[in-house]
Amino acid sequence: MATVTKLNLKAETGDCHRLEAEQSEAPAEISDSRTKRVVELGNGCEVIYMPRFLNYDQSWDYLEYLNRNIPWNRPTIRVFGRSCVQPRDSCYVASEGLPQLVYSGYQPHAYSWDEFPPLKDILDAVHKALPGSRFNSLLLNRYKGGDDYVGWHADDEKLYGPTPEIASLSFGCEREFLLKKKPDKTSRGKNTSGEPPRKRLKKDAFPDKHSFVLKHGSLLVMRGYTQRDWLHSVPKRVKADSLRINLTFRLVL
Ligand SMILES: O=C(O)CCC(=O)C(=O)O
Ligand SMILES: [Fe+2]
Repeated sequence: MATVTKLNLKAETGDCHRLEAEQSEAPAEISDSRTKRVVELGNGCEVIYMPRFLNYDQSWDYLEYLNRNIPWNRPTIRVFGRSCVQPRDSCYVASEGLPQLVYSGYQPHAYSWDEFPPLKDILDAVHKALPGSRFNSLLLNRYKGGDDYVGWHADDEKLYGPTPEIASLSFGCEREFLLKKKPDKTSRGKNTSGEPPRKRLKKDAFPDKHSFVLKHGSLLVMRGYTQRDWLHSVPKRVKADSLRINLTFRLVL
């Protein structure tokens, strides 16, 4: 891994200093309930959040390495029939021989894992944490500041199959990650019971919105039917004015 100037980068990500204080006070061993939160979204959709997945200092090293060594690109994409510049930098890494990824009318070049050895180490750690997972592709995003964002979307491209597991690692500035339920078009969501709406409310035990503040070194996993039934976004945040890098590992079938 490349030599890093961790301190300089920490200074640049000023808003994230708070995080460092929190972390240094943490006990050496933390119980699973503090390190892992499982959120059932209902209907076979699930999110897992591990705020302290990777070692804090090593995560700064990764941020520095990725910032310097990834061939970042800000492509022109199509959203609702209009061309626009993607509001963040990105890059795509994938194993050889997979079908090509196309999103928002854009087909990114697939770089090889061999070009970025630290990505293989991160991938190994993710595989260990998620038994049975075997990710073979990775979409990287770089948010230079609070104006960079990703709008509401689902990662429901056909090449991931009907129930993709997506493992999302965050480095640097904390950003809010939002989930909202898609409008329900099926009979599942309609009141066909004949019961008055007040009674039905009690049975709707699952909220239709969630928010996570994705911490430096954290891992968030979406699984089951989350991409079919839910949308997610990382909205603009004026105050989050420092660098964040996010990695989403996926399995192309
Ligand atoms: O940056 C994030 O946390 C989310 C990125 C994302 O949703 C995506 O790449 O599809
Ligand atoms: Fe996504």
